[in-house]
Amino acid sequence: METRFFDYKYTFSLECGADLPGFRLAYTTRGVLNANRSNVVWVCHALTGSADAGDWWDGMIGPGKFYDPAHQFIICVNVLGSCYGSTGPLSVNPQTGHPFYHDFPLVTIHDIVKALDLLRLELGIETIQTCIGGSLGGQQALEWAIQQPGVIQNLILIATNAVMSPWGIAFNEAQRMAIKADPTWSESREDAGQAGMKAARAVAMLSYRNYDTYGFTQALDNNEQIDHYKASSYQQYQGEKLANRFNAYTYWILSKVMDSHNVGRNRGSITLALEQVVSRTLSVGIKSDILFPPVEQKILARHIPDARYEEIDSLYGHDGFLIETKPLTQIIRNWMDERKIAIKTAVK
Ligand SMILES: CC(=O)SCCNC(=O)CCNC(=O)[C@H](O)C(C)(C)COP(=O)(O)OP(=O)(O)OC[C@H]1O[C@@H](n2cnc3c(N)ncnc32)[C@H](O)[C@@H]1OP(=O)(O)O
Ligand SMILES: N[C@@H](CCO)C(=O)O
Repeated sequence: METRFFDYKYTFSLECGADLPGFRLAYTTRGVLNANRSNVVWVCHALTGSADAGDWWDGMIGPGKFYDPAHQFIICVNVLGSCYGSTGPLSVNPQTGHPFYHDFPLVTIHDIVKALDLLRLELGIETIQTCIGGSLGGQQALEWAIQQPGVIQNLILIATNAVMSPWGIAFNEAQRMAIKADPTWSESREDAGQAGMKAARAVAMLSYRNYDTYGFTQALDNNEQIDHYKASSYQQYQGEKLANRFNAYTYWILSKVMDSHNVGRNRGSITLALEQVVSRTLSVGIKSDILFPPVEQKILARHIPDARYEEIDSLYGHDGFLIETKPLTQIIRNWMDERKIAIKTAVK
């Protein structure tokens, strides 16, 4: 695995009307690009993911896995606004010499994809054999297929949607309220709002999982218990775990990115936008997902021409897209077999 950087040195105009004076994207590649550059698998990460897809999706990517660097050129890019090497709120604003912090502009999925596409052009990749992503990653993959028709041959959208739902936006707002309630959030320092972000992550977990997940994994210790529940320490732990690798500014920005996702914006309607997709598309829902419920992936399959809908079950709700890699692999394999999609490989 190699980590590389793409530095775009020109003014980058954002949908919100603000400009970024250039940007950096961190990305990883695994495997070798074949001579005609036809073996590209582009993986788009979710809210708190990094460019190291082989790390957070090790059931899907790696030697002997469905996406195998021995055959494919697997690329994943840390999105604009994130904190794993790409330009984000902790980066220094070249115009002020200080970190952006609260002044980082509002970016959108549209902007993130525009940046991804600049990197694609820089790498001389004309077509992407497969673009795959779940949640915020699926939002990017879908937007890309609409923005650049013909670039993505096979599009795999998991636990994602065409427009962020009011329910999803409400969850994100509740999380931002937790950050805002942290008195340190108003300060200009790297760890501002960290306690608030821990609470935000605990709120988010309720949407990434569900009643059954907690019932199964965090059951009461005994009937005599009146405090110190496993479910409570789990919530605390998940907040701490995120705080050790993330910051509140990035959390804020990326939750806003998710809120503003709407492929119908400036395209007439959501249906018209989906009808423009020419990639062969597989849309996968997770039965127990309460944040991006299957109805949203069914809409994708209904309006994207010749798309296929498949469903998996999971104890883990929305997070199932990161965890249920075996059934996911099987669904993708079956779809590819059925559609006679050959896996392009690197020439040895
Ligand atoms: C550099 C980087 O890290 S890059 C970014 C990597 N992360 C991503 O890309 C985001 C995507 N990944 C995720 O969101 C998550 O990792 C998932 C969804 C894949 C898995 O979530 P997890 O938190 O690992 O799983 P789960 O909900 O089962 O929780 C297990 C953890 O909770 C702990 N735990 C479980 N029950 C309790 C409890 N009652 N009290 C306290 N801790 C508990 C476990 O010990 C375990 O700890 P560990 O993660 O330190 O091993
Ligand atoms: N667990 C995922 C959920 C968002 O889809 C993440 O942290 O990115």
